[in-house]
Amino acid sequence: MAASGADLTVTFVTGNENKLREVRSILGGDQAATNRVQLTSHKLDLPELQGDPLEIASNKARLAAQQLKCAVLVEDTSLCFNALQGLPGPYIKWFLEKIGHDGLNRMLDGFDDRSAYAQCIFAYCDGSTWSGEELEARTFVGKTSGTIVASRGPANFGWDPIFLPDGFHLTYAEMDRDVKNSISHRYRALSAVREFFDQAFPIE
Ligand SMILES: O=c1nc[nH]c2c1ncn2[C@H]1C[C@H](O)[C@@H](COP(=O)(O)OP(=O)(O)OP(=O)(O)O)O1
Ligand SMILES: [Mg+2]
Repeated sequence: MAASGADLTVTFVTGNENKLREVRSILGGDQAATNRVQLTSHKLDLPELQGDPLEIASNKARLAAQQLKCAVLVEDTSLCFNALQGLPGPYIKWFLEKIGHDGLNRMLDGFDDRSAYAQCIFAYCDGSTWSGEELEARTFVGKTSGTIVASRGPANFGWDPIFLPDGFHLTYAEMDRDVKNSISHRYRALSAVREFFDQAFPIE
């Protein structure tokens, strides 16, 4: 483990500025108060192997840890349509780029069920002493259920305008950032990350 000194620096590796902003805001300034982890960030668009979302996130973490040779946190986000047995899932980025919000809505037009869930999987991997062996990655899952609707609100972050979380009248894009950050898939996964950090790297 890299936690020999007073603090442990964990590098959040992502190519997505919006994710970084939300992670910083959710973990907030009081993160140091519950554990010794100091979060820093590194911008890198990692290759993502196809497969099960847990495997995609774990592999992303292993790759980042090997490349940067430090303790890393990565995350992979899926948007899963229940009518399509969870697809587009981890491939949502490419669907969004090619067919946009309207196209994603039209994919569900032949179905009665427009329900969906957003899933965020963080993966932690320590590459600080890596010398070629297979690295272990720990994963943390967060899910928020909702419905796919016609685009509403500012198109600042991905599919936020078409995701209406259950129990709300506003899409992720329409609601205050603080509200999204208190119910989101990312918030839920980060709660589990924080619990792990509290246990593994407690304040002495
Ligand atoms: O809360 C969110 N609200 C709306 N859209 C979101 C959210 N979170 C991720 N997204 C988008 C970004 C990307 O189009 C896809 C996930 O793909 P994903 O590979 O996880 O993200 P990415 O490639 O942008 O960044 P990274 O460098 O961390 O892999 O869904
Ligand atoms: Mg990605």
